[in-house]
Amino acid sequence: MSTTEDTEHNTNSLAVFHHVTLFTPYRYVFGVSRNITFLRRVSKHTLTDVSPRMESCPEQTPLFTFGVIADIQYADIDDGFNFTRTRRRYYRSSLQLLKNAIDCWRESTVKPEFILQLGDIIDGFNKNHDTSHRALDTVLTELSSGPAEVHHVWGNHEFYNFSRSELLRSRLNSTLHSEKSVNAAPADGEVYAYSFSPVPGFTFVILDGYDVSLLGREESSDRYRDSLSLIREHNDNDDLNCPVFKGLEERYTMFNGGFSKVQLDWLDSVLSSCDEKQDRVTVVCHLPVHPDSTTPICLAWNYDELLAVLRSHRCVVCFMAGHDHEGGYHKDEDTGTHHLTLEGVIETPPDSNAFATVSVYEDRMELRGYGRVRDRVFLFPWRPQEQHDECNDRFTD
Ligand SMILES: Nc1ncnc2c1ncn2[C@@H]1O[C@H](COP(=O)(O)OP(=O)(O)O)[C@@H](O)[C@H]1O
Repeated sequence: MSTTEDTEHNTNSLAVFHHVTLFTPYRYVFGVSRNITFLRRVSKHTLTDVSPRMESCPEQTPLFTFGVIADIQYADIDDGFNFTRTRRRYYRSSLQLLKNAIDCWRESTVKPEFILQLGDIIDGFNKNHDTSHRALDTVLTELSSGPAEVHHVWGNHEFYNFSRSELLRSRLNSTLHSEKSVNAAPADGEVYAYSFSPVPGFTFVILDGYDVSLLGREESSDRYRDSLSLIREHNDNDDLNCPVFKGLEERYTMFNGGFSKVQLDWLDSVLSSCDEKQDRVTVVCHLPVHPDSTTPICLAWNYDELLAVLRSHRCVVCFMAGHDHEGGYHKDEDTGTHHLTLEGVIETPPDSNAFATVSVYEDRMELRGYGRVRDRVFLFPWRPQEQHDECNDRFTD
């Protein structure tokens, strides 16, 4: 990046700016406005100090905010490790980290409209200890003390603890408990997918990444049989939790799954209607679907089919997932859609945190990360009919 004043570059972005501190008496403000990126020199003394990680339009009031947290995997057991013993898992202290998140959301000036819980709320070890219900109660009691309703996503650990029919009847089925009106996917395959609109102009879609899977499907069912033949085409190990180490083929393990045609068609129709309404859509799932937002071992089986649906609708601004505890991010170069994989609570040391608050504006979402989750700005992909907001105007020469 050049450091001359008002250097211009073309971009497709709408409005964001960053402060770049160099070893000079000046601070450089890097701005993007009306598709032009520029760099402006400002005296360090004329700027009020801002967080080094969250810098755009701090005085603007968001339209709404929401909280997000992933892979809590609570169990009342001692610390352990992931399968390859490369990362520590803090089963017991994950509850305290959840409490930290709830406290933060409760005390925030702008109360979140809702919380997204991205799946794996309790760990599969609870099943071995016969503590699944107790652990779930503990975590849900904590969540219910928060300031907003929770939208639950299902991950592989939900199926280690409960059957699909139990889950459908449980408090983890947010379609039964949401105060907001939800549009549920067709129930013929017992798919857990729905959309809701917390604020006019914005839609959130919760997807079922284990719709096609060996987890949560009766061995006698067609869905199980089809899932087994699919995974067997790609994975010849006796233990289907063990991947074949061939690039993206690694995703064909038993702890992953995918999306049925019924679910893909339903998503396509929801997104078509959002295109018409010019809604901004955030799609949410336990499993990541962009290969550059995660490691291959965590990708959804038919991530490519899901990506094709997302890419065919201009309304999609963001995709959020958990599952990969190390987290990840990628902006789809074809569409500008942001693919976020949130760092998991379970692999976060007790003296840190792993959650985020997202503030939504007309032209962007700002994710404020806590602990090992970093701040990010998700500009909405450019649309010709956009009106420029105050934030843009302040950066127009
Ligand atoms: N490379 C592997 N080989 C064999 N089994 C594995 C492998 N990785 C994970 N597993 C098993 O798959 C299951 C899910 O793995 P886990 O790491 O608990 O998932 P998550 O990342 O969702 O917490 C566990 O039973 C684990 O032992």
